[in-house]
Amino acid sequence: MYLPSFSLAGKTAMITGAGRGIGRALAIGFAEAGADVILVSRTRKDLDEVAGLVQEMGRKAYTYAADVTQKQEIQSLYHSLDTDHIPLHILVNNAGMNIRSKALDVTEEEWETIINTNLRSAFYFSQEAGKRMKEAGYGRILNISSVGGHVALRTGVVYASTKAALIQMTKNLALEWGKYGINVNAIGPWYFKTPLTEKLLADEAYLNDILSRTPLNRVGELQELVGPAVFLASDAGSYCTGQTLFVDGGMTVYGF
Ligand SMILES: NC(=O)C1=CN([C@@H]2O[C@H](COP(=O)(O)OP(=O)(O)OC[C@H]3O[C@@H](n4cnc5c(N)ncnc54)[C@H](O)[C@@H]3O)[C@@H](O)[C@H]2O)C=CC1
Ligand SMILES: C[C@H](O)[C@@H]1OC(=O)[C@H](O)[C@@H]1O
Repeated sequence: MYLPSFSLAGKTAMITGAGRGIGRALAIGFAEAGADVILVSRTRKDLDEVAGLVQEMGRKAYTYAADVTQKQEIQSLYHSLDTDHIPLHILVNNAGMNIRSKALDVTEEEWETIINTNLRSAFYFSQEAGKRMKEAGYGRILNISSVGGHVALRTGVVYASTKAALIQMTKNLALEWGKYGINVNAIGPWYFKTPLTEKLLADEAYLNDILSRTPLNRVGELQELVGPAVFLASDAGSYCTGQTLFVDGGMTVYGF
């Protein structure tokens, strides 16, 4: 038989930024695939809403309100998992943000905020997950990068730099942790309608610019991102590591 399992049954997945947008879709989609989920975000109300939906499916949902830029909060979150004997099989580093400044205008505070939210947090979440996954001899880490980590976007150099760094971090952790049975991959989305992008996508001229560079001539639907993520997190993706899968409607191959 050649068709591997795409199921996440028996797995527990931690998703950062799970309160809304892509993280919320991944949390619900992973639960639909059979996983229990550990939901991390800043907003308790958002977390509880997602947890309720997951629990209605008969899956467990653990919620942790935390600021991913605070290393201490990351460490105490993992300590709580250990204390409560909650297993961790899959980590999705999804939390992210952008401040769309031109390079000449970037302030130190903007730099720190974007770097700490998008990159530093992903490293420290991965480091803590790696310790536990190494011990278990199994793990799947998925970093949510962006097409902006591969091609230049007009939405800011700092954000793009964090997304490019996530792609390289994916390769290095895959190299170091493959021997422990830990797969590390990244996904590079083009535009999907979420609170991060909805104002931009509501601008007709901006949307036309996006579509003019997108062979599929449309922005993505969130379930079109969940599918590739479940693939990489499941047995079906078990020989993929160090890779970045661009889920972009063809945008990154658009030359002219
Ligand atoms: N929406 C899109 O078109 C694209 C999004 N991405 C990436 O996907 C990821 C998710 O993006 P969206 O869902 O669109 O964004 P969003 O703004 O809709 O959601 C981001 C989530 O991260 C959480 N978050 C932000 N800062 C946090 C912090 N310091 N501590 C804890 N939680 C924090 C927010 O509370 C929210 O739940 C980001 O890494 C983003 O860069 C990449 C390419 C395209
Ligand atoms: C596609 C990018 O990751 C995304 O688009 C935006 O406008 C956000 O600020 C990000 O750059």
